[in-house]
Amino acid sequence: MTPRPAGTGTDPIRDNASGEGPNRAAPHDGAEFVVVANRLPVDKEILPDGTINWKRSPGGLVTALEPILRANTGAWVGWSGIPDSDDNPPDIEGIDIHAVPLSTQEIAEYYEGFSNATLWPLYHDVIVKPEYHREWWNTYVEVNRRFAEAASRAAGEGAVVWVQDYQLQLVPKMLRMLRPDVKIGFFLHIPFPPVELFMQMPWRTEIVEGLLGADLIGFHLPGGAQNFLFLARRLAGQATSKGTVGVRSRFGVVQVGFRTVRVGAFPISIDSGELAAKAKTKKIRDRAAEIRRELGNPKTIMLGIDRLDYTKGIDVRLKAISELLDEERLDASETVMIQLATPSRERVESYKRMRAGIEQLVGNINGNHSHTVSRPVVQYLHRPVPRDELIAFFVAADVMLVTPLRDGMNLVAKEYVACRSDLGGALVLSEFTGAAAELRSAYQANPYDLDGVKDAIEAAVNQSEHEGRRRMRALRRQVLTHDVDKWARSFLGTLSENSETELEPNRGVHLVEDSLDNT
Ligand SMILES: O=P(O)(O)OC[C@H]1O[C@H](O[C@H]2O[C@H](CO)[C@@H](O)[C@H](O)[C@H]2O)[C@H](O)[C@@H](O)[C@@H]1O
Ligand SMILES: Cc1cn([C@@H]2O[C@H](COP(=O)(O)OP(=O)(O)O)[C@@H](O)[C@H]2O)c(=O)[nH]c1=O
Repeated sequence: MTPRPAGTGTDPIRDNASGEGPNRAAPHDGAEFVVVANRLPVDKEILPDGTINWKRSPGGLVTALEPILRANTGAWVGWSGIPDSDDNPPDIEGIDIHAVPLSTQEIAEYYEGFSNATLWPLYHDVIVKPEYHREWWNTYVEVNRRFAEAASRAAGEGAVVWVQDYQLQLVPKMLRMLRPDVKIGFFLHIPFPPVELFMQMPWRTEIVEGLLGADLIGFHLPGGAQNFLFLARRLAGQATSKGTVGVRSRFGVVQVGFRTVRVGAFPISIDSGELAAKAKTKKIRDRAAEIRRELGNPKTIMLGIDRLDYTKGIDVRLKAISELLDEERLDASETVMIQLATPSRERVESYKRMRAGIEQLVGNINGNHSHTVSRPVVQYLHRPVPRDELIAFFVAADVMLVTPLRDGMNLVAKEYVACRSDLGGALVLSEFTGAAAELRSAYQANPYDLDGVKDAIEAAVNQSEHEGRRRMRALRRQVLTHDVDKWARSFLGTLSENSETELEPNRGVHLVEDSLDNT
């Protein structure tokens, strides 16, 4: 592997992303397939004797990509999650690990600041007000540059590089400037906002141009892809296709100089087969039965599993339950609600405020409705829960509550369905999750309409066995046939195909430029 020099003397943010790029160097050794993500797929663990152990993290992305990484001399570029650390985590079998260290200040400005207090709320319908600070933006640019340089060093000649998510939107263009020989994919895991909201962003053109450095830009839903196409036309002045984008089909096209960038919808999923098999094991089923006993054998167990994030609508479901109990449409003596909430982004102000609000709601419900101190109506845990324990909760729950105000996909909804091979249980699902587009047989509700959410919960609690089995069968058909492997293959398959315009200029795709009547 021949590391490239850090800078090129040009500004990859301001220069055009045409890919004719500055200097083309000698052939590169290195990986054939590189994943670039904010986080590395390993977690640091300090053992009781003080020694350090790096564990492979259990996330869906690494599970989906591991076989492809192994088969292709793979590398993963990311941050270890630890501030000011020059730790170099060991390679995972078959995958080269390239750590990008972040200082405490960079974490505050790039991760907590620009990624999670600017982009995250802006892309999630401004549920809280995004903060725009020039110093956060400058650090975001600087950290994206370091990720691009690390990816450039990791990638072999002609490699495929797949950049993940909103923390790294400038990397495609920066990497193209450094390495015009590589094929670049980008996938956004969160919603891409409506044009009217995106236009708030002071650095909106830089972000659109950053993304246009990729050969293929993927979103969960066609709507996100269409929002992006409009902005590519309006902000970057590029000619784009104007027809509707399909799911894994009918890709949009942006013409960037001589390059063709494709834009598509690729809804992510989970390793459904593996999860379904695990949920059927005796160990998990015994634990699920034990959970019900520990809760005093209530008639109805309701469950919420989320990162503690204001987008997840944990307050929505708690308010709905509180009113249903007040109105005696739910009986506190036979209902238990379990809310598992993993700590997340705890130093960001909006997360601190939201946590206080939720804990107050839990306290109010328990104060007003619990009959005994040993049996609170809401059981709330603020800590990460081990994977096997989560699966047992899915198997035990009669009603799963997924009520985000906005969510890119929501894998928890799909995991619940995958775990219910008994065809038991019911899923209450917000219309504003990516998952709602696929899980049509859930009890769907608008999270801003509290009465609608209450009706959906009541219907799910009281569904007949026949109705429950009918709905769960339909949900499972979707989740089991559209797994994370299909997601990765459809994205990477599209990336590796020649684009339509390369095969035959603009084959059937009418490109339009921005004009005053563009709506
Ligand atoms: O890394 P963190 O700041 O701790 O946050 C965890 C991840 O949260 C986000 O997840 C999103 O991706 C999921 C899979 O595509 C999707 O189902 C969900 O709707 C999204 O919110 C984030 O996008 C990741 O980058 C974070 O690592
Ligand atoms: C609470 C909790 C969750 N998990 C796992 O994390 C992911 C969450 O994915 P989702 O798309 O629903 O949302 P975000 O990415 O957080 O925005 C899912 O696979 C959960 O099973 C976990 O492993 N442990 C936990 O405590």
